[in-house]
This record gives sequence, structure tokens and C-alpha cells, in this order.
Amino acid sequence: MIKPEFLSNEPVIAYKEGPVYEISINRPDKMNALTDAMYGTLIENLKIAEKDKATKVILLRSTGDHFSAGNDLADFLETDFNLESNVVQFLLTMASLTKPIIAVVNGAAVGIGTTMLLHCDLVYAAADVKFSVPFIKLGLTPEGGSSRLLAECCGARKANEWLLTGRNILADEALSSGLVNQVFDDAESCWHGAMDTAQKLAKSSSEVLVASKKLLKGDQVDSVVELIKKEALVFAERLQSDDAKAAFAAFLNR
Ligand SMILES: C/C=C/C(=O)SCCNC(=O)CCNC(=O)[C@H](O)C(C)(C)COP(=O)(O)OP(=O)(O)OC[C@H]1O[C@@H](n2cnc3c(N)ncnc32)[C@H](O)[C@@H]1OP(=O)(O)O
Repeated sequence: MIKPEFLSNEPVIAYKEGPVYEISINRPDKMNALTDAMYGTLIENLKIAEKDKATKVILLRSTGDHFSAGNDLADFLETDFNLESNVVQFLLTMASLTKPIIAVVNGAAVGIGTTMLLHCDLVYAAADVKFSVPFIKLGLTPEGGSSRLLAECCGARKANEWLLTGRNILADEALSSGLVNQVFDDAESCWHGAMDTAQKLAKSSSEVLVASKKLLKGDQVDSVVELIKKEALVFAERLQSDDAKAAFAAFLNR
């Protein structure tokens, strides 16, 4: 079967494989940097997958050599950032999903390319993965709930270091700190491993998967939603700062 990303130029592609609803970020020439319009399409697809009775598991991945270089930096300059923005609504949608979501990550996963994973139930990575949350280097602040969820996932010491230095996190460290479930040799085997797990999960009924995820999340969904909004208000201020404007200009004029 020819997978749809090989046939499509759309920057986000959705594809149903039985009970698995696969969403691919597909802008490989820009390292899958995310634009406002792409967040809009991601939200639409997540909502379709949530509503679709036949879908039991959502799989999130990217085409090409990188998961995502984060928010498109040119787009930051052209798009208003507020609580209604697609990027914030995307994070809120991710945080509120009731169906299990599995991520397949390879290459660079920068900024929101990492923070969105904190809302995924399982994260599988290829050995070449390179995570980073370099907000501080951009004059920005943590987003997507990462100011708390990264510490809850990997420990406060790791989270503080990663968020305050913005340094890269490679596969071994990501695995040992619990940022990912498993590391595979390459992107292809990672996708196969994730799809295999997705199909195993899908042997259970949707009701039991949703009820289990609800228990695993406990009462954190409401507080995470509030945290994402609180972080977004600070982030919106930081986007207007001279620090951020200088960092974006340095990247865009490099
Ligand atoms: C709420 C959300 C917040 C956030 O997500 S904040 C984080 C935002 N992201 C970033 O700051 C990352 C910016 N990108 C980079 O620093 C570098 O890239 C990398 C270190 C990730 C990789 O560097 P290298 O291997 O040298 O590749 P390259 O030549 O810089 O990029 C290849 C093509 O991809 C485009 N690209 C990469 N990242 C972004 C981005 N974030 N926004 C817009 N375009 C991006 C480039 O421009 C270029 O494209 P062309 O070949 O046409 O010049």
C-alpha cells in the first residue's frame, strides 16, 4: 500500500488504518516547523479522531528526517498569539484528548515539538532523536504545560536544566529520564513499533481505553488546561520583547 504522505503536499495528513487514526506533520523541507494553519488542521484531525467511533488510538508522527523544529519562527512574527490562537488551542486539545495518543519521534523535536509530547500517552523515538526546549535562548518562556509536566515526567533537576539551558537531549538521556518509552534504531522501525503497539491497544474496547486513560490522568486535566493558559499569557508578553524579536531576526537573517 502506498502511504498517503508520499502522494500529498498537504502540510498535515490524516490516514486511517483500521482503529488507528494516524496524523502526520508533513512539511519536511522546513523540518516540519509548525504554522498557525497547520495547528488548525491538527486540531480538526484530533477532533475527528476523538469523535470517530471506529478510532481507538491516535498516532502522531512526521514525515522526513525530523519530528518538528517547533513553531515556525516567521509565523510567530505574522500571527497574533493569544488564548484563542490555534497554537494554544492545539495544546489545549492535546491536553484534553480522551483517546490514547502515541507519538513517533525522529530527528529534531524543538520547542513545541517536545512539549506536545508531554500530552501523549506513549512516546517512541528513533536513535537520532534530538529534543530541546530552548525557549530561554529565544527570549521566551516554557509553554504547553512544560513548566510543570516536564518535571513530573522526568524529575525537577532534569526539567530545570533542560528549560534553563535549552540544551539538546539525546536518545539515551531521553530514555533514562523517562521522556520516551523506547528507542528504535531508525524512524522506520520506530513507526512499525508504534503501529504494532497501537494495534495491540486497539484489541481492547474504546470504552476500556478511555476509562483507563481517564484514571491514569487522574484529576490533572483541568489543572493542566489552566497551566497552559497561564503559560500562554506570559509567552504572549515575551513574544513582544526585544529579546525575542532579536532572536527571531538572528535566525531568519542568518
Ligand atoms: C509555542 C511554540 C514555541 C516553540 O516551538 S519555540 C521553538 C521554535 N523553534 C526553534 O527555535 C528552532 C529554529 N530552528 C533551528 O534552530 C535550526 O533550524 C535547527 C537547529 C533546528 C536545525 O538547524 P540546521 O540543521 O542547520 O537546519 P536549518 O538550515 O536551520 O533548517 C532547515 C530548513 O528548515 C527551516 N526551519 C527550521 N526550523 C524552523 C523554524 N522553527 N521556523 C521556520 N523555519 C524553520 C529553515 O529555515 C531551513 O529552511 P530553508 O532551507 O528554506 O532556509
